[in-house]
This record gives sequence, C-alpha cells and structure tokens, in this order.
Amino acid sequence: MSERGAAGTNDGDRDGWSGSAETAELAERAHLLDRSDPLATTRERFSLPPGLIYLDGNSLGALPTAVPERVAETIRRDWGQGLIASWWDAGWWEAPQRVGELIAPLLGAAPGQVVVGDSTSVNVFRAVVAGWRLAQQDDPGRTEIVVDDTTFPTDGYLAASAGRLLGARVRRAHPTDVNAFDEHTAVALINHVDYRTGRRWDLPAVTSRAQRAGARIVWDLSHSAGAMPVDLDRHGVDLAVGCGYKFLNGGPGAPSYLYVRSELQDRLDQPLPGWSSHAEPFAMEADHRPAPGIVRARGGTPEILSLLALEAALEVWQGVEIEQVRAKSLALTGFFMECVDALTEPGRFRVLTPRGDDRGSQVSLSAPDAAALLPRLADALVVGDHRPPDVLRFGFAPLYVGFTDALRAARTLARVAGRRDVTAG
Ligand SMILES: Cc1ncc(COP(=O)(O)O)c(C=O)c1O
Ligand SMILES: Nc1c(O)cccc1C(=O)C[C@H](N)C(=O)O
Repeated sequence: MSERGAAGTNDGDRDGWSGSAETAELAERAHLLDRSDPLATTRERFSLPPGLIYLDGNSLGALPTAVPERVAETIRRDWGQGLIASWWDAGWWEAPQRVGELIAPLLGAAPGQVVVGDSTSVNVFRAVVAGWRLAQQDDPGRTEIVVDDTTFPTDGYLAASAGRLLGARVRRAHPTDVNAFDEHTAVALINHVDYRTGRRWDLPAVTSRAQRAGARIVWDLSHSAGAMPVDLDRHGVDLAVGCGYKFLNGGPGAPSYLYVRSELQDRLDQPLPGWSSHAEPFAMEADHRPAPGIVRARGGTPEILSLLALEAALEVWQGVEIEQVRAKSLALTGFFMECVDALTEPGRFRVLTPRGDDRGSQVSLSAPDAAALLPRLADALVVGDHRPPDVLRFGFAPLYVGFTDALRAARTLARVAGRRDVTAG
C-alpha cells in the first residue's frame, strides 16, 4: 500500500525561503494571477483543511461543502422516513440519468447520452465489450481489441479479460502511432490523459484514425473530464467512461459515468444488462428487453448514497465554463513548472509532463527518491502522490487550487529536496 504516507501532520515551516529577487518576482506574479483569476472564489465551494495545499485532486477530488448535508438528509429523511417510496418520491430511480445530465455539459454531450453508475472499471468492461459487439454487427471478421500502451492498469486488465471472453486478440499500441488501427481492429480503448506523465493525447485525431479503420473507439476520460473540454459529440466519439471522484469531486468510490453516442444506443448490446436496464423493470420478465435510450446502459440497482453525493458535488460547476477551467489549468501547471525550474537544483527533477498544451491538469516530476520526498512534502502540508518507480505527481484542480499554492508547493519541494537557500527558517 505505497499510496499511504501522503497525509501529513501539520507542523514545521511551510513558507520559509530566502527571498531572492527571482523568488520575489514569482511571488508577485502569483499574487497578480490569483487576483485576476475568474475562478478564485470557487474555492469557497469546497471544504479543505486550513493551510493544506491539496495537489491530488486528480486522484481524489476535494469535498464540496454541499455534500455532507445532502447525504445526511438523504439518509435521515429519504431513507429513514420515506423508505421504499423514496425510489419514486425522492427521485432515486431516475438518479443515474439525472446525474448523467449534470455531467453531460462537461463532456460536450447533448442530453440523453450519459448515465452514471458502477465503478470506472466496470464501465470500461461494459464499454469495451459493447464497442466490440457494435463493430461485429458491421463486420464480424474483426478480431482485435487495441489498448493504448500507456494505459492506467485497470483498463489493460479489463481489455485482456474481455479479450479472453470474446476470443479477441488484445494488442497494445501507442496513441500517436498512425498505424495503430487497421482492418482487424474492432474496438480501441484509449486514455485521454496519461495518468503517469500527464500527457494529453489528441482525441479528435485518434478518434478519426480508429473510425477510418472501421473500429469503434472508447475513451477513458478519468484524467480530463472536469479539467478541460472534451467535446465528445463534436468529435463523434462512440463510447466514453470516466471517474466520478477525481475532477468531478464525487467522493471516494463515487460512481463513474458512461457515454453512449445517441445514434448507437438502439444497437447497443452491453455485456452487463440488469433489471434496471430493462424496458419494464417491474414486469420481472425472464428475458432482458433493453430499455430505450441511455437507460439501456444501466445495470443493477443504483448506488444511491454515492450517486446523490456526486449530484450535490456537481453544484460546484454552477456558473463555471469548462473553457475557463482549462485556461486556468494550463496557466497553473505552466506556472508550477516554471517555479520548479527556478527554485529546485538544476537536474534534481526531470519534468515528464509536456510543456506545450498537450498536457492534462497535473505535473509529473521524476526523481530517484520520489517515494521518500512524498511524506516530507505532506509534513509540510503539500499533498501530491507517487507512482512507481520514481514519479511525483501534482494534480491542479483549478476550482480550488491557486497560483500562490503552486508557488508554495514548488518552494516546499525545493526545500525538502535539499535546496538550503530556499529555506528562511
Ligand atoms: C484512467 C483511469 N481509469 C480507471 C481508473 C479506475 O477506476 P476505478 O478504480 O474507480 O474503477 C482510474 C483510477 O483508479 C484511472 O486513473
Ligand atoms: N481510486 C483510488 C483509490 O481508491 C485510492 C488511491 C488512488 C486511487 C486512484 O484513483 C488512482 C488514480 N486512478 C491514478 O491516477 O493513479
């Protein structure tokens, strides 16, 4: 469980530094950037421990202030008093579609194409097999599932398992490989942002390459949705999935979302149908008769408590444009890289994240002692994470992280990494 150790104790000097002209200039810029930040006030919509610089929202988003009361009320009133009637009276039964409609604008999806429920892993499986079956309907001769070779592990594991069940060959390919897909490819599963390096792949180009080869495409948007526009409808994406607990702040284990392009829904043959995806769930028929529309992508009983926590969490997006979020995300990550360059010893860290706009909302640095630095950062109230063997990841959630936070994190990093002159004491 190497994930442990990220939560630190609140002690020690957190801001100390020498105050050189260079650092003073960075501080001044951070201050000005925060002052002109149109998203500066959205931080008030979150409940964060005082003094903490939380740079792990790409793994577990922060707690929106609306969530605790909403969940408590759902438990006390709707479960405690309403009991079984709450499935209808409190809108529980429709919640997977209702929460899907709240996420849809963040994905660039018109209504009726997003449903929420089950884990991302489960929906990866659902989408890959559904994509395979859609491809087989058009061309039963296709034999391959292609997975990007930088994928988050769960996607690779599930594609491999789907491959064994379907009798498909599973092939790894790099997302920039123009020959990644061919006449054998039935479905491709690609991560929009590489969880390790923060590199963003070209969704329109990869989608069109896959589709030109006659394949169906499934995007895993876990590290992009909520941090940048993804424009699924505009780019004609077939299927997409993603986590509810990262940039969507739905809480630990929040249900995931599944997007199915409307034109494909009538033909969707998903591998995990349940009574809740049935056209008449309460008819209790022996055979599954798929519901029309996106409901067809549901499974069993929805996980109401976590679904409604996610629904309350999505209130933080009121009045927020995803383009503003992207602009701030690029500015924040760019500023952080600049601070790391200026404040840490040359060569101490290698920046793995692209400096161009082909990046997500995180900065990954490699150093041989990355694992040892993480708890020291946490002790100084800077929370990032570590991915083996040598990567330090810092996620920048633009709704609650500011430029002064980015500078403070870089200064703290410089100090724990041994830069004595960045310590004032
Ligand atoms: C890109 C990506 N896909 C899938 C997952 C797995 O999601 P879950 O464990 O919630 O099923 C994660 C994170 O754990 C992820 O980063
Ligand atoms: N889901 C997680 C969890 O339950 C505990 C710790 C981390 C996670 C993560 O989401 C990891 C994340 N997908 C990653 O990008 O590494």
